[in-house]
Amino acid sequence: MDLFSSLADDGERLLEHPPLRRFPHLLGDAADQALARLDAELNWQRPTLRLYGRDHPIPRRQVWMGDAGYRYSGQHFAPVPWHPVALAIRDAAVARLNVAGIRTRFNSVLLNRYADGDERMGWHSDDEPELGEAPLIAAVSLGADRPLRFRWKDRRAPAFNVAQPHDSLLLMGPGVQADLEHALLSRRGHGLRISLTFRWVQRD
Ligand SMILES: O=C(O)CCC(=O)C(=O)O
Ligand SMILES: [Fe+2]
Repeated sequence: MDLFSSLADDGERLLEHPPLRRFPHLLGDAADQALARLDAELNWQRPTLRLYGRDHPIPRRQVWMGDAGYRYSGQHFAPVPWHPVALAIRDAAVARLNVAGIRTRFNSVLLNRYADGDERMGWHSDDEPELGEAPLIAAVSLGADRPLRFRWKDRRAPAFNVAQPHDSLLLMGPGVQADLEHALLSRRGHGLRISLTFRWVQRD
């Protein structure tokens, strides 16, 4: 196996412990159509979160999809059924991770739609109890390349950006949610971006 293909198969190792890896070109020619169809065919919502007694519409739109409900900032989100495009992306992500020796499965996805560079997601870890002890989350990016910013909870090292090009998959492996927070900060001048963060939600 030549060096280039082995690098491509294993993804780019951004962090070793905890594992953070990026895999380019997940869907290939199908990526542009996947973006257009998800944008057009989903019923995008902008829920309001109550913080310190005030209502704030979230600065993006989202859809919670899959087989299990989810709690986020104290609210319960019932899932909508799998859309065929999201299902195809899930299967492509699982297959790609499998090739890299990472066996996993996902029963849920949070889709986030950022209309422009002003829309964003604040600092958080995806560490809700129903995601289990050490969740593995796969984030697929379509559209504008908006970096995901990471910071260590104990500030052991400087914060850093991870570029998320169109049609890339970012694997946040076990320990990433425990040790780091991430955010999608606003960036003027960027166009439409949709991300799909695949998870396994444990049901009681
Ligand atoms: O859109 C992104 O890249 C980040 C999404 C995210 O952090 C999440 O869905 O939990
Ligand atoms: Fe997240």
